[in-house]
Amino acid sequence: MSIQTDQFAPPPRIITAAPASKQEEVIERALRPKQLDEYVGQEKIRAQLEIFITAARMRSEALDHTLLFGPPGLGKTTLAHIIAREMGVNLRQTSGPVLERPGDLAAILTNLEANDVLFIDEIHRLSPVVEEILYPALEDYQIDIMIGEGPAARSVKLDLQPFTLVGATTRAGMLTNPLRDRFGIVARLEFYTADELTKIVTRSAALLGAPIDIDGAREIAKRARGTPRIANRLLRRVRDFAEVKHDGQISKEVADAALRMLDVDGLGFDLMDRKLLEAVLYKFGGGPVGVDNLAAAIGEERDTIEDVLEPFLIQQGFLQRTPRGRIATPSAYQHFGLTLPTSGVVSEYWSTQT
Ligand SMILES: Nc1ncnc2c1ncn2[C@@H]1O[C@H](COP(=O)(O)OP(=O)(O)OP(=O)(O)O)[C@@H](O)[C@H]1O
Ligand SMILES: [Mg+2]
Repeated sequence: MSIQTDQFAPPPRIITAAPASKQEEVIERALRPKQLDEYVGQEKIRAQLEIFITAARMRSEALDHTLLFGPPGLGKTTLAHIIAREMGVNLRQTSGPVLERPGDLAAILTNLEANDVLFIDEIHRLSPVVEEILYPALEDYQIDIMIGEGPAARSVKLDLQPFTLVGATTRAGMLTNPLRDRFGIVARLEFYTADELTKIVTRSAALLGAPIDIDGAREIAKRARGTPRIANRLLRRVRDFAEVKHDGQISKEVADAALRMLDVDGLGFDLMDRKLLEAVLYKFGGGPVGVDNLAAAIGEERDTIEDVLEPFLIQQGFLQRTPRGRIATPSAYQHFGLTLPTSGVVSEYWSTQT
């Protein structure tokens, strides 16, 4: 294997959960668990799905329509594939922005076999005309399509095979109410614990043939922003480092040295996380600051802040959303070695919270 040293230069954002490239997608597929019992964590969702899937199979029915939502990289696509596999049916995959015209969706729907899974990624980005077609399909396994044009045009009802829609989104809030109401199963994916990510890293390392000990795996896990995609990505970079700079064995020390080089700190924050927190703390005096001001200050898209950066910082207790805007928590002050102000909005806010 030839390894170039410039592989060690951090990509713009190693910690981003969004898939980086086609090449990475191929690797991800290889690491993707295929069965429910290989899927680590998300205990509640797994337990529920196990029951619902078993029941549907016993009745030879399609599983209820299922909505999976949560930040990028937590395993929505993986879970959709697992659902189809456990149901013993085909999976047809598409995404909201790809379905431009009603006909695009109609073509897919009419080709589904009984109880198949239709997986629509980024379902919050479906166009309204396409969504319109979906309602009767979900409810009655029927679609209305228009045949002909002008005065001769007429609408024809087509029967569909029963099927399961699995929708995935990073933003459940952006779904229209009628669409959301048509999902019988709604699963919100949570960030993973360090223990769960340690299991995932250990499993992935075995699949990649990379020697790792438990402390090495834990070090990577702790710094992966609660996200399996990031854990797997960090593992691959650490493996490169271990092979070139050491004997290939990934220990705690090797992992730590590699992650430092990649600018991932002990909490898993990378440059963008720190930039965001620093902006709140230094430029906006701890907040409250609106998301648009924050986006302008750090040169990021508002969507990236809301979908990718903030959820983890909020979950970790470094940032809080208030009606007046984002506000830094005492933990954020502590992490940057600052003392909480004794007067002003931030101080008042936190004194009423404890
Ligand atoms: N529960 C899990 N156990 C083990 N590995 C997981 C788990 N969840 C996700 N992964 C790993 O993380 C990678 C990313 O997961 P996946 O592509 O399913 O995320 P996603 O939620 O669909 O992200 P996006 O919102 O960007 O589409 C997968 O390749 C898989 O290897
Ligand atoms: Mg996905």
